[in-house]
Amino acid sequence: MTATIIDGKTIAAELRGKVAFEVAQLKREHGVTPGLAVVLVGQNAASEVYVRSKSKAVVEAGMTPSDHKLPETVSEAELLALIDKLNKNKAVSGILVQLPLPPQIDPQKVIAAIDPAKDVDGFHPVNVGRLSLGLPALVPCTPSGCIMLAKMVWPSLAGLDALVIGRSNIVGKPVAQLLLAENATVTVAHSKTKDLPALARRADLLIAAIGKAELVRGDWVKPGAIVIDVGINRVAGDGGKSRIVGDVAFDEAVKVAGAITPVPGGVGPMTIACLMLNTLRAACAQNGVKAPRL
Ligand SMILES: Nc1nc2c(c(=O)[nH]1)N[C@@H](CN(C=O)c1ccc(C(=O)N[C@@H](CCC(=O)O)C(=O)O)cc1)CN2
Repeated sequence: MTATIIDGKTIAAELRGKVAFEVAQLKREHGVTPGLAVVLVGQNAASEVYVRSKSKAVVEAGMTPSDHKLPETVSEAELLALIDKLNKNKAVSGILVQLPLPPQIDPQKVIAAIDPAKDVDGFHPVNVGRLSLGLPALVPCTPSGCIMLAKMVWPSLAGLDALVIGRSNIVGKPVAQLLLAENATVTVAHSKTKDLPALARRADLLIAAIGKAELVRGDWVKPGAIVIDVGINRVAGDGGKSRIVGDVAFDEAVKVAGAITPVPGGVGPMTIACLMLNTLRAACAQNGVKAPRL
């Protein structure tokens, strides 16, 4: 038996279409156009690709883009001054600072400077705290995407044994909070976890977000489990070219799992679709409009 492949590209395109529909309605009925400010510092090649995709998605959703490219050498004070300006700009509903940042800049200081109501990445301590308290919050995009994809194949996650491999602030910790909110039984594993393969074999839902190419092997996967692969690892391919693989050995796991996300084309596209959704939600909240349930 081979697993159902969860097509994140198609699911993300559908979500972006729904967001665009709601943006048009928001404009028509309330005269509000959501705006997203995307800030890129330096010339990290992958970040440049992601930022371009985000700006394209903003335009396609009918929102107003505002792109800010700062040199690699920009000071922390200059970046904080830009954020202050964007916080005060009423046309800007959401602010996103692309990570990673160069070493002279403290990312936590930058994230904390963003108005929590405009923090469409959901990284601000206020949003992190609200998520962990089970209160309405702007929720990080990749974790939201993981939950949406899992629920596509298994609509109720209640009671499932879920294993999250990785404890990053961007994915591991928030996805664990979201799984708790879905009433899953959650284990968070990391580099110091003992006998990870044995833990993985117990998981009905396995979310791999550790950034290690093909760490999770086929014989770690419980037969029929849902496997969500967040990893994006560039490895050497044929003919001197590189290729992208996930944190899961897909060719092995697909023979055992019940459902699995591919890399590329799984969780990655959901990150940008959920960013559009967060920007719409932020614009609604800032204008006293009830946000649509999408
Ligand atoms: N401020 C933020 N910075 C970063 C985030 C984030 O959510 N907020 N996440 C990642 C990068 N990221 C978005 O910014 C991102 C990563 C991957 C994809 C994606 O669609 N990946 C494709 C493959 C792309 C490729 O070929 O390289 C896929 O998986 O199909 C979108 C967004 C770090 N920084």
